[in-house]
Amino acid sequence: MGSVELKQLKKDFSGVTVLQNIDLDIKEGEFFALLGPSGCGKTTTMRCIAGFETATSGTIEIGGKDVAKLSPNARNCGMVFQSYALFPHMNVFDNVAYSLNIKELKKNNLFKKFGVYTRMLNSKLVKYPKEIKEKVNNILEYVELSDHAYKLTSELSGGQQQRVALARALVMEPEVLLMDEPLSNLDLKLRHTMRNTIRRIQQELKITTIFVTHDQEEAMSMADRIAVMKDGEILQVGTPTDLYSNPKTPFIADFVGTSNIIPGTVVARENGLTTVRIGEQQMIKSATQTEQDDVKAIIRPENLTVIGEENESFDNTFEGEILFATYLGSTVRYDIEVEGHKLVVDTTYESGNQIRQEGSKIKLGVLPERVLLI
Ligand SMILES: Nc1ncnc2c1ncn2[C@@H]1O[C@H](COP(=O)(O)OP(=O)(O)OP(=O)(O)O)[C@@H](O)[C@H]1O
Repeated sequence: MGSVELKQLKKDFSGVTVLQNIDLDIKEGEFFALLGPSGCGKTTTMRCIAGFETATSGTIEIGGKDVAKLSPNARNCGMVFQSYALFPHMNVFDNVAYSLNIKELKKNNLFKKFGVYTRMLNSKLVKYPKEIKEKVNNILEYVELSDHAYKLTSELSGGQQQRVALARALVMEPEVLLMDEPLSNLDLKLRHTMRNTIRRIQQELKITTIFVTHDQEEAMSMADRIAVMKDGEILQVGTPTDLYSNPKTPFIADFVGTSNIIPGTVVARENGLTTVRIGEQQMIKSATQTEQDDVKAIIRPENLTVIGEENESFDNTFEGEILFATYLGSTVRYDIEVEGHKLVVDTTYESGNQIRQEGSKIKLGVLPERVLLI
């Protein structure tokens, strides 16, 4: 139960293909992120899984069961959106109890008899069944909102409202939790706190979670695995460390973290090293073996080392000029020009260190193992 499998999923809108050949195998209990730029098809993928869109072709299985013909309600997916979509005139408890109530009324065929509205809209007037009360209180504890249960949702902060939305999805005990950019409306600090909250709850409940985001840092810090999407296709699936250290394309190298991407031509292959010409004078050696001649050398900013007088033991050295120096607290980022290429270098900053001047010369080194050729 709880796994999600997409096979050759395709979606057209009025003849325009927005998803093509999507294959995904999301394991039970996994925290899986769909990451990609705006318009690449993340939300459409999610909506196909939830049943709000019908796929043009391909299959979707949840818990090993083909769900193509099932309505969204029958798919047992909980959804959390960027806009919290709460009922502002109801308190937190009532918002979270809402769907449980409907389910119970339907089950007992009480809709007509009592009317939905009197029964479920105000916990001050209504006596909830014990089971519903317990479930709601339990989930409010998980999201740390027990103390706010009887506040109107309009009286809550953004982060608290998003936790109500999360509680409302989780209280239904869904097989799969689908979250579409749930943190986008929060300020930076709150977003960081909410990342941890969501990850903690996901781990405790072990609920299969699919999380849509265009923010690579968010995906990297929360997900077990990430699918990087572009133009309706999946380019690569992997753990955060896989994607960071072995991006398959320059797009991924650039989208997942920051990369220096330097085009060049292979001029020699010897002793396990590939030599690439990247400028008139400048060569770079890489430990990547490749048969291609036109390549892109990918170097992460933290893998470039500033070389002082005493340290000359790099296979690769470059001399350049500092264009900008940006002090970022624990690091200093230098933008450097080397033979017409703009490189970014991250160096750790310890208090008392001198920050190098813009316009000054700098010497850099990088190990061949840290130069990836794509
Ligand atoms: N109902 C629709 N009718 C027509 N085109 C649509 C519809 N829904 C989405 N699209 C198109 O499908 C493409 C993918 O949209 P989708 O919302 O899935 O992207 P996304 O990656 O989630 O983007 P964002 O991060 O901006 O939300 C876009 O080009 C969009 O314009």
